[in-house]
Amino acid sequence: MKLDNTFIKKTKIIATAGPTFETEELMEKMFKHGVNVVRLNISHGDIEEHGKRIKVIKKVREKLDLPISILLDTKGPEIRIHQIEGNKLKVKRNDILEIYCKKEILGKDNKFSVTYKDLANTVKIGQLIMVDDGKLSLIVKAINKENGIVTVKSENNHFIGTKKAVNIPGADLTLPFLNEHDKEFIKWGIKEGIDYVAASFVRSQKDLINLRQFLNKNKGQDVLIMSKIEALKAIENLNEIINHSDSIMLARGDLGVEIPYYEVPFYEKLIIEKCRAWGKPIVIATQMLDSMMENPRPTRAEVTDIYYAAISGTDSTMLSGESASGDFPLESVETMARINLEAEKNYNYLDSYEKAYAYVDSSNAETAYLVAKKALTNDAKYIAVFSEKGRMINALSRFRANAIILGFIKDKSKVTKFGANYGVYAKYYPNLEDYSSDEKVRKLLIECGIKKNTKVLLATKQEFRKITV
Ligand SMILES: Nc1ncnc2c1ncn2[C@@H]1O[C@H](COP(=O)(O)OP(=O)(O)O)[C@@H](O)[C@H]1O
Ligand SMILES: C=C(OP(=O)(O)O)C(=O)O
Ligand SMILES: [K+]
Ligand SMILES: [Mg+2]
Repeated sequence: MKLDNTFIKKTKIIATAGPTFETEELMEKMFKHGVNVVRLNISHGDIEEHGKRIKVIKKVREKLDLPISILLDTKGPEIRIHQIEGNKLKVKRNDILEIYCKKEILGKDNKFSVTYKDLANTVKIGQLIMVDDGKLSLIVKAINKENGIVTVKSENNHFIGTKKAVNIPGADLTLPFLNEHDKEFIKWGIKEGIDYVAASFVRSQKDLINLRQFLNKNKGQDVLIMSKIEALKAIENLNEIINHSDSIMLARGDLGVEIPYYEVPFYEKLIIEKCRAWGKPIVIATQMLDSMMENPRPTRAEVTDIYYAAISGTDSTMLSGESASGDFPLESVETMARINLEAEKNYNYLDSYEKAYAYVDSSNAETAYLVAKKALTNDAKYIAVFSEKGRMINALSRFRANAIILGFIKDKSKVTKFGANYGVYAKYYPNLEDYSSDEKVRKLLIECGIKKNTKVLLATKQEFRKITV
C-alpha cells in the first residue's frame, strides 16, 4: 500500500463500473485518483460481463496493493424498460406512447415494454409514470388491462435507453424483495469475494432479516449489507432499517421520484446524522456530477452538493453513470476527490467527535476516543492501528479522527471491508506484536509511503503512543 498520492483522502469514493470503466488501464488510473469501492450494478449486464470486471479489479488492486472493495448492487423490486432498439428511442413532448407489460417487445416507434407484469393493474388514468430517475414524465391516458398495454402522453423530450428505471410514485408494487435474478447474482458474488451487497428498495427490517439469512446460508456471513434508502416505505421505517444494516446508501435517484424531490435534502441531512450517531457508514449517491456525463467540468450546483455532503459527515460519495458510461470518468473522480479534500479542510472534527462520544458502546471505544482526541490536538497526520478483526478501526472511523487511519489487520478477510468507511485504509498484517518495536513500525510505515519525520499515532485496542517516522 502506498499512501503517498494527492488523492488519499478521508471521504471515500464509490464508482460504478460499466462499459467505460472496466479496462485495466482506466481502473488503475481511477484507483490512483481516489476510487475506494467499485460498484457493480446488476440492474445492468450479466454475470459474464460483471465477472470480467471483478477479474480486472482484483488484478489492479493487487498490483497497486490498495484495499479496493467490491459492492454488488441488486435489482430489488424495481421496474426497468426492456431492450430498446439501438439503445436510443427519441421521445418528444406530447408524443403518445404504448407501454407493454404482459409481453416483452423490442422498444421502437413509440412502443416499449417493461419488466413489471402488473403495470396495467397498478396505474390509474391521469397518473404519472417516471422514466430514467424522473428525466422523462409520462401521463397515463388509457389502460388496456386485458392486453397489458398502458397508453401514455409524454410531458417532455427525452431519449429512452435499454434498462432505464421506471417509477410509479406512491404505488405499492407486488414484487418480492429478493428475486431469482438477485439470488443467483448474490450467490455468485459471495464466491467471487464481494464485500458489500447494496440492497435496493429495502422496505422494512423484515427484508433485511431475509437477506442476512440468505447470505449466511450461502457462506456470505462476511458480506456487509448496505441498505439503499430509495422507497417511501424505507423512509417510514428508517430507524429499524438503519438498525439492521451494516451501512446505508441514500439512493437519491429513485428516492427523488418516490417522495417529493424537494424533501430529499431534509432526509439527506437527517440520515447522515442518524448514521453518524449510530456508527454506520453512510453513502450519498446519484447525480452528484451528472453534467460530467458530457462535460469535463462540474456545475457550481454539483460542486456545492458534494461539498455539503462531505462537510455534513458522509463517509462516501458515489459516481454512477459518470464513471460507468460517461465521457469523463477520470475527470469525474478527480473532481469529486478534490471537492471532498476541500471539505475535509473545513470539517468540524471537534464537534463530530464530541457527538460520537454520546453513543460509545464498544470495548474499543474508550481507547479510540482518546486516540481520536490526540489526533485532534496533535499534528499527527496518520493513526496506525494494529487490530485483530478491525473493531478498533471501526471505532476510530466513527470518531472522525482528523487523520488517515492506517489499519493493520490480522484477519485477511476484513482488509477490504472498510472501503466505505471514513478515513480508513487497511492492510493485511499478521504480526500485530510488531506494534511494540519502533524500528519495525518505522520500516512498515515507510513501506506504506509515509515520509520521514512524519508524526504518527500508533494504537492497539488497549493503548497508544506517538512515533516520528
Ligand atoms: N453494467 C452496465 N452496463 C451498461 N450500462 C451501465 C452499466 N452500469 C451502469 N450503466 C449505465 O450508467 C447509467 C447510470 O448507472 P447506475 O446509476 O448504476 O444505473 P441506473 O441509474 O440505471 O440505476 C445506467 O443507467 C446505464 O446507462
Ligand atoms: C443508486 C440508486 O440506485 P440505482 O442506480 O440502482 O437505481 C438510486 O436510485 O439513486
Ligand atoms: K440496482
Ligand atoms: Mg435506485
